[in-house]
Amino acid sequence: MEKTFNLSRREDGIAVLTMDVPGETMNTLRSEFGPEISEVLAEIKSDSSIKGLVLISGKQDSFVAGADISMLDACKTAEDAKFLSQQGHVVFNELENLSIPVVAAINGACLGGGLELALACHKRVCSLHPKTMMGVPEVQLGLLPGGGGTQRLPRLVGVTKALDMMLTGKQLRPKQAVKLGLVDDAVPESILLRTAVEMALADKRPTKKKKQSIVNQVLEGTSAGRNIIFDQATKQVAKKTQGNYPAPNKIIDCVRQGMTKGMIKGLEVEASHFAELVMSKESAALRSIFFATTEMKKETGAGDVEPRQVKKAMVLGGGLMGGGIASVTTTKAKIPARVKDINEAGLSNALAYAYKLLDKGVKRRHMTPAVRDNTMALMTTTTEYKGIKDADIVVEAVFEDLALKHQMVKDVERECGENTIFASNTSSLPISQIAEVASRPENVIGLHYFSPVEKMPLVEVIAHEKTSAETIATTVAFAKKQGKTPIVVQDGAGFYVNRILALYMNEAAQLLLEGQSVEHLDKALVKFGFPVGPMTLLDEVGIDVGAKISPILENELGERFMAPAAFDKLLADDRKGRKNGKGFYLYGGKKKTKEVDETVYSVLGLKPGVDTEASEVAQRCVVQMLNEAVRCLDEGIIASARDGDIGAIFGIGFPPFLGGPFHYIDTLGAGNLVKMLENYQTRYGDRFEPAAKLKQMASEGTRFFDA
Ligand SMILES: C[C@H](O)CC(=O)SCCNC(=O)CCNC(=O)[C@H](O)C(C)(C)COP(=O)(O)OP(=O)(O)OC[C@H]1O[C@@H](n2cnc3c(N)ncnc32)[C@H](O)[C@@H]1OP(=O)(O)O
Repeated sequence: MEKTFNLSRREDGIAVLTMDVPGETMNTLRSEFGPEISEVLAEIKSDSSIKGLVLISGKQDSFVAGADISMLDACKTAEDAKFLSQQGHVVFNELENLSIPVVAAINGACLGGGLELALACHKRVCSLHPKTMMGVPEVQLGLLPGGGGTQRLPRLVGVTKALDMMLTGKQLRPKQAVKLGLVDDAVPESILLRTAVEMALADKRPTKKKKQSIVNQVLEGTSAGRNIIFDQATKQVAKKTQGNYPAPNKIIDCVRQGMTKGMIKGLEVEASHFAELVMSKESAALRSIFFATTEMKKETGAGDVEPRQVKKAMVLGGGLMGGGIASVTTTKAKIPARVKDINEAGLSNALAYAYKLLDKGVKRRHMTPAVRDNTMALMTTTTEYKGIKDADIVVEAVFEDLALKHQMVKDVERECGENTIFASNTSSLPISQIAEVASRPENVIGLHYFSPVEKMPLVEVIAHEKTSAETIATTVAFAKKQGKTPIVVQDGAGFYVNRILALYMNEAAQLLLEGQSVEHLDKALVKFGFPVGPMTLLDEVGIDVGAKISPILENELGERFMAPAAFDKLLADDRKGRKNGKGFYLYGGKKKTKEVDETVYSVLGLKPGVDTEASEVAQRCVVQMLNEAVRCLDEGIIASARDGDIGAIFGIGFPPFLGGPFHYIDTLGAGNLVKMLENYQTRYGDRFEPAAKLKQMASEGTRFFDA
């Protein structure tokens, strides 16, 4: 079998150990490498001519991407998982205890177990390659660093910074890693190996710990001080995870036990907690998201049709969405974008939006002002259709007015090229209606972003029946360059995400009208696992936007989408939400915490205070979303349950630890969900009528995914 590790000896006595997993684009750590690694370490120990060791990757631009996640998925029992962690401990301890200096030379992704491998080396040097990132993202998989990271990281960079890295899964760029003391140096890739060899020859071990502030020395140097750190971290975790994610508290416990009872005890605790987490349903759900998004990275959205290259884009409308779309086009995709608006205000908004994003990079010192300014130059503005003949794609992001969008379709067909794609950012109008005036309907498509555009990873690519496969593939590729995760959905009012969201929001509105308070509703859904509650979301999206979409959905999809009439009183009272400072919450106040605008109850003629059990409140809203998601799959609006899960998680923050609506239905059981819906249908009306496909699955006892 081809070897993964190759040891080569140099004249100067330094041996270079190259890791290169055969047939893989990325190096990952697998249990099967154990015997090979032990053999190599034995050879090194027995060869007195070897004065030092450099560990390097044979991959072009990645070091080690962590333990092989599919290997973790294959664990059948906690014992299986514990063995993996303990095996890693043995190998890394052996590496760390070599009598010769060991230096890791890092180029590209060095994540999870990959960083833990590097931490077991005596020194680390990384390249300045843009793909060189170091971090322990295990927490994003519902796991913890199980290769000694919970013990070595705090001892290298300090407890506070180690906890920050492990609890957020953040990835550090080279200069940040040097500053933190995670690596000893960061050098151009061309001299990475040479620098590592020189480090090994110099052999001034161990790495000097970075000087800590007096406060940190006291906090970290005493058990009382460390307990303050652990208690604060535990409080922050509780607030952020609402108790829905077990990994963070186990990470804190590993560090706490390791720092008080020593590394050996710490590693024991780490292996046990790691094993429990690998077998947890939360980690299984989060790993399924990793596999889904990795699989989607390779899909064109239109089979094997090759996308056309987008060398220039145009954005119509420089407002909140248009500004965001133009900004991710220039700052992420690095594609020139020409923004057209009817007035200078819109244009300056788009420019300011991009500048703000770029300047954050300059302030965080991972971008130079020159790079910021060169990137800004990619965005040009105009109030007329000038300089766009060569635009490969035009994205319109103006308000939801069909006549205006029709006019833009005609303008673009007149002013641009034959193959120029007209992509509409509409959030509700069927694309077929927008395309009905097009002389080249095959070039018309929906490209629906979510606000804030630079933060929300999802875009819906909406094909109407005449959209060409090439248009789909080109639009999907364009969105990926913007750093988006696109799902291709079929044309229909509200497409997928807004459609399932609308019923969830309507149910929240019903609950409000039944006397639940605004804050109780929001707290209930945040506790369930959503990033924000429905009333906060309505304020953010805009109450007026919601009111505009509901009748379209009701008209096209049926009366279950009818929004509660009382909500018209909000618009009559000019309550649009955050955008005009009047909604369910007060805005512009001095207080940091948001306060409910109590006058909203009198506008709606309500007396709040019913506040039933939070889980019941959440369940009523969530089952509406689940039921409609099943209808969308049944009608072919989404191509698969996988896309439905990713769409809901990346589009509206459906709780990732539940794996998405379809994974969650499998967890609940279709039969149980039907019973819940039928119970609500009896109590609250036909809007809870279970979807036909759901009833069929309940009777057949089937699931969306293999168990
Ligand atoms: C004991 C330890 O503490 C436990 C762990 O280490 S758990 C794992 C921790 N590591 C991670 O979470 C990193 C996961 N990987 C990533 O985030 C990204 O792959 C990356 C940032 C490394 C690279 O991203 P990108 O350049 O877009 O490449 P991407 O398409 O994602 O990956 C390329 C290939 O590597 C695979 N891969 C990457 N990381 C992997 C991992 N940890 N396990 C298994 N496969 C992995 C991908 O599945 C993909 O496979 P393919 O060749 O069949 O398509």
